[in-house]
Parts: sequence; C-alpha cells; structure tokens
Amino acid sequence: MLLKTEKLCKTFGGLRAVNNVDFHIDTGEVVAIIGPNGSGKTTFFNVVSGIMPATSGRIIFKDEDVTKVEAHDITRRGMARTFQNIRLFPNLTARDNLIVGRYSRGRSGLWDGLIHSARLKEEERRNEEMARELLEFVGLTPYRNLMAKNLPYGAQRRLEIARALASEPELILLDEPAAGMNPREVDELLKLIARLKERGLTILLIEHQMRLVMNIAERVVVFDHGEKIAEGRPHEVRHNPKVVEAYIGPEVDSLVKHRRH
Ligand SMILES: Nc1ncnc2c1ncn2[C@@H]1O[C@H](COP(=O)(O)OP(=O)(O)OP(=O)(O)O)[C@@H](O)[C@H]1O
Repeated sequence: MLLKTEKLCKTFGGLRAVNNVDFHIDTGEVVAIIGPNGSGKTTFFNVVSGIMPATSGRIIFKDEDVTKVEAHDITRRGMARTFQNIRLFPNLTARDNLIVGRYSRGRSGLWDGLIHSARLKEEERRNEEMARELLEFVGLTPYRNLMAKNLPYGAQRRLEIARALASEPELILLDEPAAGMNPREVDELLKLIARLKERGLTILLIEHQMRLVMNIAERVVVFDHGEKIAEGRPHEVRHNPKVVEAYIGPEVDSLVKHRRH
C-alpha cells in the first residue's frame, strides 16, 4: 500500500469537509475520486499533501506516518500534485517552470551557490536534461522557450503535470486535470495519463468528466458531504444506489456537474 488514510477528518469551524475517510491506493494503481461539488475532494487532497493540517486521523505514506509532515517534505518523500486552477509561473518559459519545479529535489546549498561549485554545475546540467526529457514526455518540446502564459490551455495543463513530475514523485495527485479542456485536449490527457502509468507512477485524480474516469480509472472512490460513500470498479460504482442518490438522478454521466474554470 503506497498511501493510506485512517479516519481522516478536516473541519472548518462546524463544517466537516472531510469526515472519517478510510482510503488507500496501491503502488501502480489509477484511482479516481468523484463526488458532487463541495463534497470534500480537494480538501482531502490538501490534507493528504500536507497543505492543510488534518483535524484528526492518520495519513500513512510509504509505511511512514506523515500526518504532521509539511507539504515540501511530503513532496520530497515522493508525492506531487497539480491544482484545480493553473498555478504555473506565467512569465517564466515552459522550460524554466520545470527547473523551478525541480527545486525540492536540489542538493546544493547556499555555499555551493556562492562558489558555483562543480556540484552545482552538475546539478544544473541534470536539471537541463530533466527539463528536456519532461518537455518531450508531455509533448511540449516546441513550446520550451515560450512563456507559460502564452501556451494554449491544454498545453498549460500538461506543463503543470510535467512540473509535478520534476520532483520525481511515486504518487501524483491530479486535481481535475481535464477541467476546461476541449474533447481533443481530453484525448491527449488520457494518453498522457496512460503513459504516466507506464512510467510506473501511481495516480490519484479528482475528476468530473466521467468519460475520463471511465476510461482511465481502475477504481473509483465516491465522496459525498465529506464522507466516502462508495468505491469499486467504475462500472460498478456508477450503478450504486448511494452514488446515484448523491448525484440526485438515474444517470451519473448526465448529472455529474461539469464545471469550467
Ligand atoms: N479553506 C476553507 N475554509 C473554509 N471552508 C472550506 C475551505 N476549503 C473548503 N471549504 C469547504 O469545505 C467543503 C468541501 O470543499 P472542497 O473544495 O473540498 O470540495 P470539492 O469536492 O473539492 O468540491 P469541488 O468539486 O467544487 O471542487 C465545502 O463546503 C467548502 O466550502
């Protein structure tokens, strides 16, 4: 088991945004979290990735209790994430966005910087190499010297995934990666996620677009009002009465809210 939560809770005042969630994901799995708007999915990501402290419960990552570990340390331990809204550095080039993403992995300290040591030069060379490889991997080589803000929307989202990969994660959390994408961009994203899996990554995603979920997820976990109300294979889950009720209707597909950001 790569990641596990035990009775995880996050409250905001009187609101139980995440309520007693027992969750796990195994190495190599692709798991999707679905649920109506406001059901606690992003808050779950925020707590698991160390951005927000848990109110109670435990988070175990690679057999270690990381419940109180901070976000940068979680990244260093091998978990990376993307956000619902694009968080690139708009005025940096595609390439430089990746080099910045590499920062958490850096070994050279201030002293190295001052004397521009061989170690730092070696690290710079490796960062260049990594940026080249990641841009190639996500199909953005032609855009490498363009500022992030000038990239087409789908390309910006792929660059975010590449930036998360720059920290060399074992587990990647993707928060609505297809939000705002057109069908062609969603197809490209599907292919990219399949290649992430081939690369050996474990993938946990929040997604509203059922086409993507049905195509890529091996297991689906359903949240409602902060609680995990169902889980199973995609086709089992969509017919689960509790899930249908959470979405208030007979067809999950047609009723899942598809928001554009
Ligand atoms: N920082 C915060 N402070 C107070 N309340 C918050 C905070 N973050 C989230 N919430 C509340 O927690 C609940 C869960 O929100 P969350 O964003 O986790 O849901 P979600 O399932 O990701 O929704 P969506 O699909 O709309 O992104 C909501 O009622 C939301 O208003």
